[in-house]
Amino acid sequence: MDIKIGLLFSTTGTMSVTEEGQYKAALLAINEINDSGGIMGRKLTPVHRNICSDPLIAAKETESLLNEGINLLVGLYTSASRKSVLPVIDKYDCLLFYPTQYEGEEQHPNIFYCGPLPNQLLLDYIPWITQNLGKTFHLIGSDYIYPREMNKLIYQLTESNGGSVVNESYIPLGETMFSNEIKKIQQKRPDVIFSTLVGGSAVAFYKEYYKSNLQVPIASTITAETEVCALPTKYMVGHYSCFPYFNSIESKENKELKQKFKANYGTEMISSAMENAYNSVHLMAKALKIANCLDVHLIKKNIAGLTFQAPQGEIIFDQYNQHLWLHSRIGQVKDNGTFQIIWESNKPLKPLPFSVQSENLGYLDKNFEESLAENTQLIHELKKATSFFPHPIIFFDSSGMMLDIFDSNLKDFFKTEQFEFGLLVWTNKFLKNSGITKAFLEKEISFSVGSEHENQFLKDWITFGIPIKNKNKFYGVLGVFINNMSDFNLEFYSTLIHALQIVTQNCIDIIDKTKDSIFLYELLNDISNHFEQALLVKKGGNLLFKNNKAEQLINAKNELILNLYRENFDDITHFKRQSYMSESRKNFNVEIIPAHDYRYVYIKELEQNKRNLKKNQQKRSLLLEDIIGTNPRFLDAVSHAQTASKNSANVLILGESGTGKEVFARAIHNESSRKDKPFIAINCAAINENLLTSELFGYVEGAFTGAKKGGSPGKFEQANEGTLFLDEIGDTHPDLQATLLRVLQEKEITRVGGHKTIPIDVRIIAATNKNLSQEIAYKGSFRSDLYYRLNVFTIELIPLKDRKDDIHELANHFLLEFATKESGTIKIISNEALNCLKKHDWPGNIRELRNVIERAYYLSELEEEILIDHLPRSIYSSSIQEHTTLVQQDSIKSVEDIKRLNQIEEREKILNTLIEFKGNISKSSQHLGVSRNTLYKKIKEYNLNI
Ligand SMILES: Nc1ncnc2c1ncn2[C@@H]1O[C@H](COP(=O)(O)OP(=O)(O)OP(=O)(O)O)[C@@H](O)[C@H]1O
Repeated sequence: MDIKIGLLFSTTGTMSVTEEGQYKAALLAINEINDSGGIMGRKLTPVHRNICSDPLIAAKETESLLNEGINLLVGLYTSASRKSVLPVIDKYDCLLFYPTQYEGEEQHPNIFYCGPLPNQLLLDYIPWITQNLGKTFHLIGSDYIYPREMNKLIYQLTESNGGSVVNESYIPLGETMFSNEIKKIQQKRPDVIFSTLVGGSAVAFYKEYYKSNLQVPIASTITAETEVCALPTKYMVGHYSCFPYFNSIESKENKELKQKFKANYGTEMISSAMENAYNSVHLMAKALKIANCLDVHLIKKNIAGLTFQAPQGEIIFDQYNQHLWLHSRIGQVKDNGTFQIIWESNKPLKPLPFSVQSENLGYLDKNFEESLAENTQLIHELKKATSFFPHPIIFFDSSGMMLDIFDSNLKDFFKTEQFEFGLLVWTNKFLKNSGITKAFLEKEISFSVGSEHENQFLKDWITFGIPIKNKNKFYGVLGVFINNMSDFNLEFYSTLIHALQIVTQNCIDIIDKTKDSIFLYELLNDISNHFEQALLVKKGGNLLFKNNKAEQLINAKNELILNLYRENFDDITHFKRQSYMSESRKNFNVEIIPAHDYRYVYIKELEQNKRNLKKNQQKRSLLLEDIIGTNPRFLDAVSHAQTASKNSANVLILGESGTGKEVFARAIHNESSRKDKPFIAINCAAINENLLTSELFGYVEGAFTGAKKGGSPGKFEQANEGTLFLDEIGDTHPDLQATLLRVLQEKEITRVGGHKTIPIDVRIIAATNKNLSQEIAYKGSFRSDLYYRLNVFTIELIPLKDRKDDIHELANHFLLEFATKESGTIKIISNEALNCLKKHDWPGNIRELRNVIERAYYLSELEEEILIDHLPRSIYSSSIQEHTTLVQQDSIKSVEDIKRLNQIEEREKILNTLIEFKGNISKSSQHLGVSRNTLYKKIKEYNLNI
């Protein structure tokens, strides 16, 4: 059985000039569909009704078609006929494809609007006219809804484009006498006439206008090829129109259409309204095809998003508003009666069926999803914050589009009233005179009670509109619906609404703050990505920010940055130093800059080859930034040292042997204002007491047997204006302590055997591996007054076993040092070897580690990697299976036994070393990884005769 399609077009009366062409185009489309096999294997049969350019006949004829069971309709031209048909459509479940441009403000769920809307015709056209034809407009239109609604938007657009309307006339439909209108135009002298005259009136106007000899251009959104054809072309030449389609379009689809049209009807003259009708039939057929049935609801479901490659270009049904995305073009009538296209949009434009205020025109190109995405966070905050509120709330965006309903029951309820998401509902009838509409207009809290609403449905409701805004931005309106007329107490509700407004304000603040912080984050990202350095921002151990370079290093598993990434730098003050990472064979500068609670960690890769490394290292004196380690406790010490270097106060460095006390002392000196003066170091434990006194204070000629002629200056004099490093101060005799205290107080010395006092200006940095406070408290072996003199700054260096995280970097540093010294390869350390190093306890601390690495560097000869085999047995074995130790422990009776065994082992080791180095204390201590002092002590302890 055929599928019957009702066609509603006037073939008589004033509108037939336009509608006859539409009818022919619709028939052509039906033929095309049938020629290609029909729909679901069925042919489409057109059933035409002439509606005689009369709205009442249109309604009658529509009803007669519906009574015949034809519920798929295409047609109608004037808005008057469409409106008269609406009650019929409401009564019957049918679909109308309306192929005509119209004024908008409508969205019947059963009508699919296929012609252009005012926004698609005017938003580009009016600015173009003001720029190219002139700024003063004379509006003339047929007296019905469409011209009147179009003119409203033309007023807004001319004004916002610096133009004005000098006259506005409405002519009764079908009128053909225009002499009075011509006179008005002659008087007003506009730059342009804008015509929305339709049918026979339009044709008559052009004719009379031509005869008047007026030279003002006419612009129209109605006059098309059909009207041009109805007169000799000379009457129309040079005037303008705007449509989605002109006959002169060069597309393949248009060429085919023109050919077929000529073959069927003997003419190629196709207008935009005709193309709309042609497209309407094709779109309907496509929807039928997808639904694969004739069920109106299923067909309707498939229309949103439907596309069609039309003669004007691709067109698309909007997802939400049943109108088409259409192209826009401006054409000028040529001598041959066609339009020359002088501007085109090049893409389909979104249909906006509901009028918006000019201030909201900026939002016109936003669709539902875009707006929803933009407002999601605000909606989320508002939903959370208003959950206490017992009445339904609706969120409208700044353009009046309904985005969300905070009460799910209400959703279904409003749906029945054509109250859909994505619609600009505040302007439509549903909300007319509601609190919401008032809030949009006045941007103030507004309300409407019961009968104030125009909509019958809201007569039992109170509606409040709360503008969502701050001083910079208007986000939209919260619509509140209260269905409690009988109990309405304005005072009570005003308080409630006021509370809601405060809540709304808080939500905007939250959003603004979040946006600000996102903005700042992005800004920081943009700026910091121009840096050469990687940047981490940390607070309380948490990483707050990392730039792209830092991200790259983290992804490349760069060990340095991974350490910096993990550590907490809260206690670190300003800090700067170099690190060498052997895996990447790269050198980095690390700088930590504190700012309030934040720590900015900058990591810069240094482009250096090993040769200039050597040069640099030789040239530069040791600074705090050169000291290796990123362990937070260690960095704490660096940071203290940095503070100490800024003044001349005495410093006491505490730490086990080999932890780097002298290194720190030198670096503090080199960073201080005394850096160009001498740094003198003396080990107080290495020299006997008498000798130490003359070493420190010097002696005069003849002071003792063997004293040099002319005497000799002591370390204090040598260090004058510089720094004196007193290592192992804890081992000094109480008499010497007393002398030192005096010197520190009086700032003068007397050489041994002399009388003359010599003023000195020396900064003292003392160091010890003893716990001085215990020495003072329990043994009385150290003077507390001297302790407090020395202890202005205390820097405590932790043993290496407590900063094993630094072992890798230290090992790399030493490998680089030896490679530089030998101008050899920079070696890397294998994971296995590193694990061994990390398991060892390092009684000799960094000195021991340096020795182990030095040994490994040379043992590994030409190999590029330090392997486990290159490590000393003592270290290698300490890492193999604790299991071994456990087995041994079984055979050992007591702790004393263990100690004894260890001592025997140690004695043996020292003895062998001394033999190997022929009693050379420096070389043996280096080899053993202990200081010369410690070695002296051990030799004494184990009674080794050398
Ligand atoms: N943080 C460090 N970075 C690089 N090398 C270091 C560091 N700390 C110590 N060293 C190296 O370790 C060795 C021992 O350092 P230093 O002599 O300063 O230790 P110390 O605590 O003064 O020892 P002792 O108390 O036995 O005199 C030196 O070779 C030094 O260069």
